[in-house]
Order: sequence, then C-alpha cells, then structure tokens
Amino acid sequence: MFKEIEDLSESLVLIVEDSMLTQKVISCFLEGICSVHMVTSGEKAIEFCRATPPDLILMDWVLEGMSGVEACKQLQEMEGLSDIPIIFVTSNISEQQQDLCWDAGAVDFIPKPIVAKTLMNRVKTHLKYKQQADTLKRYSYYDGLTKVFNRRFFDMEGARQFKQSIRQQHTCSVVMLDIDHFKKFNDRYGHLNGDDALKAVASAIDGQIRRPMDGVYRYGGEEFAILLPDTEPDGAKQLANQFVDAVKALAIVHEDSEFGVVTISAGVASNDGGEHYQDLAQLIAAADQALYNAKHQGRNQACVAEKKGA
Ligand SMILES: Nc1nc2c(ncn2[C@@H]2O[C@H](COP(=O)(O)OP(=O)(O)OP(=O)(O)O)[C@@H](O)[C@H]2O)c(=O)[nH]1
Repeated sequence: MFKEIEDLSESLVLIVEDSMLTQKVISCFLEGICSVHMVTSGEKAIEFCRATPPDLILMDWVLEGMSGVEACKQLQEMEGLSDIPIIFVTSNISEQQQDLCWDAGAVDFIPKPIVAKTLMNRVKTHLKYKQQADTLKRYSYYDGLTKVFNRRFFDMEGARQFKQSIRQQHTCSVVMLDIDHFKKFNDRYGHLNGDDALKAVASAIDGQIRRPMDGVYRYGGEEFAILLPDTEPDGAKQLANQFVDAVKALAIVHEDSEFGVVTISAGVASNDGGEHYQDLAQLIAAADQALYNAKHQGRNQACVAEKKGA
C-alpha cells in the first residue's frame, strides 16, 4: 500500500528563515532529499502556503514582524493548511518557549547550531509521516474499483457544497447515473467483466469533467452521482447528455440490451440558488426521480427533474 512512499524528491519543504546563511546551510543539507522554497517572514510563509501548500515547514523562532510561533498558530487555524507539519529550528530554547511551540501546534524541534544528520533525519521522518497520512486520506476518499470518489466522501462533500450554495445563493446541480440492464450484463458476461465495464463507465464519465470543483462519486453498486457546484440546470443537462453519449461511445457489447452496447440513464436536479430544496437528500431524491423517468422513457437518456409545484 505504501510502495509509492519511498521517494521524497517531489515533497516540498518551506524554510522560513531570515538569516541568509542559515537558509543556505539548511537548503544545502536538504539537497537531493526534497524540493525547498525559502521565505524570510511569517507573513510571506502564510502567503506562500495559501498558494502552494508545502509538505513540511521549517520555522525560525525569531523573525522580523510576525514571530514564528504566531505564524505557526495562524497556519494551524487556516482551512486546508492545518495538517502541514511545522518544525521549529531554534537555538537556546527555554522550557517556557518549548511549551509555546507545542501549544501553537509544532510537531518537533531542531536545535541550532544545526547538525546535518539530525536535520536530514527529522525532515525525512516527518515527510514520510505526511506522505502516509496523505495516502490514507486518498484511500479513504476514493472507491477502490472505479477510482472515482466514494460514497463516504460524497456524503461529506455533498452536504458541504449544498450548504455553501444556499449561503452564496448559487445554483448547485447533481446528476444521478445508473447503468442500464446491468444485472443482465453480469448474468451473461460474469461479474469480472461487469467490474471492468463499471471501471470503463466511471472513467468515461470522469473524462467529461472539466471544472476542478465538479466531482464524480460512486454512489452505490452501479450508480454514480456527479456534483456540479455553480452549474445552471441547462449546463447540467448538457453534461448529463455528454455522459450518456460518452458511455455509449465506449461500445461495450451488451447483447441483452436493446441498444446492443452498455448504456446509462441519468437524472438531473438543480437548486436554483434559493431554498428550492431544503437539503442535499431532497436534491438527490429529485435527481433520482428524474433518473427513474429516464429509465421509464426507454433508457440511454437524461431527464431533468420537474420543478417543485409544477
Ligand atoms: N460486476 C459488478 N456488478 C455490480 C456491482 N455493484 C452492483 N452490481 C450489480 O448491478 C446490478 C444492478 O441491477 P438492477 O438494480 O436490477 O438494475 P439493472 O439490471 O441495471 O436494471 P435497470 O437499472 O432497470 O436498467 C446487480 O446485478 C448488481 O449485482 C459491482 O461492483 N460489480
């Protein structure tokens, strides 16, 4: 599982240090282990992390302007940045100062004057921990078979995106997809071929996604959900039709289907920025009803949910 974790060369370490000499010493010791970027203040460190979150931060205690401890505290409180490990590199640190570092969220210390072996080993150890944590996170968000996001992540991310769309009065759309006559496919071609078909369908759907915030999730056995934040009903319908066409174009033979190949049906629902649907469950129920209509009207097509009260 952790095979890919051996190589640290792609890991990025941010050095926050105002002495040019110390910057040089640290980057020299880390050469060949990982990539490094250097900044001279806590403010610049925060700015850099916002744009390019590093895998590890080596933080000086005494800095011009914001102190290292203050920068550490602020980073720990920022969404998406709180899991970046921070090691303090500092000399003559008192017990009270050590307390302050731990309380701010530091994971370790490296004493000055810097001993090359200590620096290299601490950096390697923390980069490996970070890689392992990132890998575990990835595994817990993805579906093992199809490599798209899993249901657990959908439940978390979907609820968050739905709430955000209500707060910002933006439209949020969802497409529910289901493979047509998949039971018959499994019965005729076997479960392993069924698994291969599922993988190909997931990849074809994922291949249609262009915006970074859009996401494909395996919702159930042969059912997928696609979350489309900031997407108007027309755009969602267009994308749903693209999914239908892309799966048909795979031309996976299915002799027990009226289409001769594997196809999908899709249902689309959108909350139009207001309180159209109370929560994500209602939005999904509407998309599911539209999916049912698509099945009922002959499959291999996408239907849009009827407006409430229509
Ligand atoms: N190979 C494989 N099959 C799966 C997996 N998950 C669910 N299925 C199968 O998908 C089939 C779904 O069958 P149904 O719900 O009856 O739907 P359907 O046959 O696609 O019929 P319609 O939806 O009406 O077109 C079942 O036979 C499940 O066993 C999986 O991970 N791998």
